[in-house]
Amino acid sequence: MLMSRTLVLASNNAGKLKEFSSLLAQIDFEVRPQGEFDVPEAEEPYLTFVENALAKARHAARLTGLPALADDSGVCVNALGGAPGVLSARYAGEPKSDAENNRKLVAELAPHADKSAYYYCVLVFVRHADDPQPVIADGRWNGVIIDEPRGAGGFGYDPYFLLPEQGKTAAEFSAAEKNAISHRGQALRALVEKLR
Ligand SMILES: O=c1nc[nH]c2c1ncn2[C@H]1C[C@H](O)[C@@H](COP(=O)(O)OP(=O)(O)OP(=O)(O)O)O1
Ligand SMILES: [Mg+2]
Repeated sequence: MLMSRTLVLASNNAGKLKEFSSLLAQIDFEVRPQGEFDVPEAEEPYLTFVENALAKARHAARLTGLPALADDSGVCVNALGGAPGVLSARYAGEPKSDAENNRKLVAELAPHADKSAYYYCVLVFVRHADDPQPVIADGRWNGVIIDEPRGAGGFGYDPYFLLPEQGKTAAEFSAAEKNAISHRGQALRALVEKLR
């Protein structure tokens, strides 16, 4: 089957869209965010990243008639049993707020000595809404949560996510540095390999 060469990016998150715009320069699709097609946010009711990402990709593909790529991601904190995990975007409730989420994360973690955490990202690509063979890739990035923010780059939990080896938070990396090692960068490179 001849595929359309336009791909809809099934996300409304400006931070993700920015990272994808440079990461996706290497693939052979014209990439357009779902906002351009007035696709409203999909429900994300599931317990796993992969189910939520699949739901988002299908939703965008169904409403646009185009192949779609979705990202479901979050921060998983070991001392909190993996929380906030799939609930990362809504950790402090609705409406979603990075500032409130970060405040809650620091407060929940205060009594714990183990500050280790990781970012996790699942990407799902569907050729069409009913694609029986979605292409799935993931990535993981280990760090520790700190209680004072550092840096102005990135988005979400980045100012509180410290990479001990580099001695910087994710918000202190340049966009290119972050993409080179992040959960999202890893997942996208793996996905591109699978699409070849
Ligand atoms: O590299 C990252 N740097 C900082 N924070 C991050 C990162 N990657 C995921 N995160 C956080 C942001 C949000 O709290 C949650 C994603 O939630 P998630 O549902 O996948 O995305 P979302 O609702 O913001 O946008 P959308 O669903 O339209 O893609 O994890
Ligand atoms: Mg979401």
